[in-house]
Amino acid sequence: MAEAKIDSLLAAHAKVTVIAPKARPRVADMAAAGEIEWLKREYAAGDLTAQFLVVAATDNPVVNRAIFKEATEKNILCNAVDDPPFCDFYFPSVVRRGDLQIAISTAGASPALAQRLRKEINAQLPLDVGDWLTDLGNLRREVTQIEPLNEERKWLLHQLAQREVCGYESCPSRLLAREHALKNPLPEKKS
Ligand SMILES: C[C@@]1(CC(=O)O)c2cc3[nH]c(cc4nc(cc5[nH]c(cc(n2)[C@H]1CCC(=O)O)[C@@](C)(CC(=O)O)[C@@H]5CCC(=O)O)C(CC(=O)O)=C4CCC(=O)O)c(CCC(=O)O)c3CC(=O)O
Ligand SMILES: NC(=O)C1=CN([C@@H]2O[C@H](COP(=O)(O)OP(=O)(O)OC[C@H]3O[C@@H](n4cnc5c(N)ncnc54)[C@H](O)[C@@H]3O)[C@@H](O)[C@H]2O)C=CC1
Repeated sequence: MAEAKIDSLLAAHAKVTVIAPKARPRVADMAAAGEIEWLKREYAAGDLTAQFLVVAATDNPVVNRAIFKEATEKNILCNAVDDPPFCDFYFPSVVRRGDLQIAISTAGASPALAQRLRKEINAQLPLDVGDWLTDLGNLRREVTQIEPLNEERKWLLHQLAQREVCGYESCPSRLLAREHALKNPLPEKKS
């Protein structure tokens, strides 16, 4: 269980510290490789200090609730696994393509449904949508640098979000952006 939570946290670029006397081989390997820190001991009151977020995932619900209590006192967000009343937030099911993330939550009503919808969306979403988003993001940065902030620019960005973008100079989306910039010059900067 904790293993899956570690994967989710690492996917979000978190710096992860595990406190547990024993760990599964994969978790021990991640610690040996320096991907996470592992303090090989039981949780002790006072362990939660500068953390932003805590997952209480021991196999002892009493310990998990004690962790939740300390986290609450210290204003640290906590998720006690399999104990929804002792969660400040729930882990969602996530579909990822590069910078695109689609998170599905049923607010605890049916994790199985969240998982099924993730699989359905994953099967429908093109594999290269993350690469396309990277190109679109680069083009948007170019547009926001050369176009004044107005309704026309907003229209253009909506148009570009519906088109394929490529790196070539002759790419229709790039040509559209350039044509638009010529018609909407930035106001002269006063020196
Ligand atoms: C409240 C929440 C707290 C939290 O963990 O944050 C929670 C709680 C509980 N889960 C339970 C069971 C299952 N959980 C899964 C799977 C996932 N559970 C996840 C999240 C959440 N689970 C949060 C709500 C999220 C939401 O509702 O949207 C996902 C989405 C994300 C993740 O875990 O990272 C991940 C799918 C990842 C993916 O594949 O995409 C499966 C499916 C399976 O394993 O095959 C089952 C069996 C089927 C079923 O029960 O539906 C039980 C009963 C335990 C028991 O019976 O003892 C409880 C406790 C209770 O409900 O009381
Ligand atoms: N919803 C789901 O689909 C699932 C839920 N679970 C639940 O998640 C919890 C954990 O399950 P697993 O990760 O499979 O068990 P696990 O046995 O792999 O992990 C439990 C960990 O807790 C540590 N631990 C025990 N007491 C501790 C303490 N006082 N301080 C610090 N660490 C302590 C152990 O050393 C071990 O590393 C259980 O409550 C289980 O019911 C587990 C699997 C699936």
